[in-house]
Amino acid sequence: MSEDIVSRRDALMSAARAAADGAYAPYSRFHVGAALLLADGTVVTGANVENASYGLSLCAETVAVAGILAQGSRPSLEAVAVTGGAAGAPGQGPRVTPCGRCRQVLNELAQLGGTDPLIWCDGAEGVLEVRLSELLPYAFGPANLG
Ligand SMILES: O=c1ccn([C@H]2C[C@H](O)[C@@H](CO)O2)c(=O)[nH]1
Repeated sequence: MSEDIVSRRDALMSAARAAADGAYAPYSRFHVGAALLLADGTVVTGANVENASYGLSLCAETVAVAGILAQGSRPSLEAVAVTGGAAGAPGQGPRVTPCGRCRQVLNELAQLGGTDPLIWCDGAEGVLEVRLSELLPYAFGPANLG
């Protein structure tokens, strides 16, 4: 891995860990932070937002993607860092990979911008680096709708 990518990874993961501090997760007590790196260098973060009606909870990645698309921009998504854990201790437990729904939501933005973003997944055993296409092969997305 090049120095450049490693430095971007560390900075993006720091942003994700900071974002996890903003999680509203009184039910699971699992605080998730996501940081999305766009082609122009902009970083957009999100945290999970739970709900008393448990099934309505929003994942961190979804919050971040919604924030981007709701602004009207359709940027190229270069990389995503995801972390999670107990309050104040993100990345110190089992590795956190995006849930299935989040993979699909990230794919929407990725296909719009024509990228296959790197996904950095935080955990006590180290950061896993994968491509979105590895997490969601043969993805269905806007391109399938013609
Ligand atoms: O990719 C994921 C997986 C889970 N969560 C949240 C949902 C819920 O609030 C908590 C426990 O599942 O973690 C995310 O934010 N992103």
